[in-house]
Amino acid sequence: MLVERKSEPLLEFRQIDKTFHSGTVSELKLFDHFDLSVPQGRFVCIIGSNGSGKTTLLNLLCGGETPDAGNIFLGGREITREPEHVRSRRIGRVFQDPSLGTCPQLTILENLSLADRKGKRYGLSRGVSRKKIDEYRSRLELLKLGLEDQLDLPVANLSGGQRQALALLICTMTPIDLLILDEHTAALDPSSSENVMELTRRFVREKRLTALMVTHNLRFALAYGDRLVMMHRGKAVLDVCDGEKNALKIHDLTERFNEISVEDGNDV
Ligand SMILES: Nc1ncnc2c1ncn2[C@@H]1O[C@H](COP(=O)(O)OP(=O)(O)OP(=O)(O)O)[C@@H](O)[C@H]1O
Repeated sequence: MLVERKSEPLLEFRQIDKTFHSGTVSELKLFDHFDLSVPQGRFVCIIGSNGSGKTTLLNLLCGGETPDAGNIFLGGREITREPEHVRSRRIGRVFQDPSLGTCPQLTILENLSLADRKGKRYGLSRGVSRKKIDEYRSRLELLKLGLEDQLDLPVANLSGGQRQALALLICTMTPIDLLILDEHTAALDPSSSENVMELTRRFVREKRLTALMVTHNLRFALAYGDRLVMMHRGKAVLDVCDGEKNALKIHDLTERFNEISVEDGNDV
């Protein structure tokens, strides 16, 4: 197990068990006493073959799935059985599908205003003040996509890349403890992917966020973040950070994938 520098983790999976289709012929024991600890401020990239448990890990964290045993802590507080909508106040998630994370029928302004009110009580006055509009414009300017001049445009009219950039902005608008990037560039073309990844890096750095990014893009996994975890069959089979991560090449990762595949009895 990797020894981290700081002692107090922001996020901790402790002894997690998760079995699907329990007691049937298709029973799958995915996590068996799984541990993962992430200190504050880390940007962790998670890679792994299909079915290795990456999405389930995120779902356990966000509340879409509940572990059979074990505990999940965020910022020192146990969240294992906390409802999804409560966790969403502290956890921002950008999904693979650009149509999730924003409301397509609403305008850019309405989406921003809704996000701004996350976790707050709605008052009688729902109008957006001039001051707020100016604030949203300057936030949108950060994206460098010209969206600051299109506040009244329905989000459905934006490209996938523009929507992912907006989703990223929306996720990080209110204070969060953790940012989850769930293959958030997978549906984008190469140039939009690069833009969204650069934005991601900037937001994580400037807001000093702790982030978990699941990706199948090995180049992004090496170029971004300061820790890399490779999953296989519900286990972290590689867990490196800082210098050790920086020294890795794509070839090292593909070789590790091949070794795993051979261990599993599959020819590559
Ligand atoms: N709700 C569920 N019910 C039954 N089985 C599930 C459920 N969710 C996930 N699984 C199974 O758990 C295993 C891990 O799935 P998961 O989606 O976490 O993998 P992944 O690493 O995210 O894969 P991919 O890279 O394809 O997205 C798979 O075999 C999947 O079929």
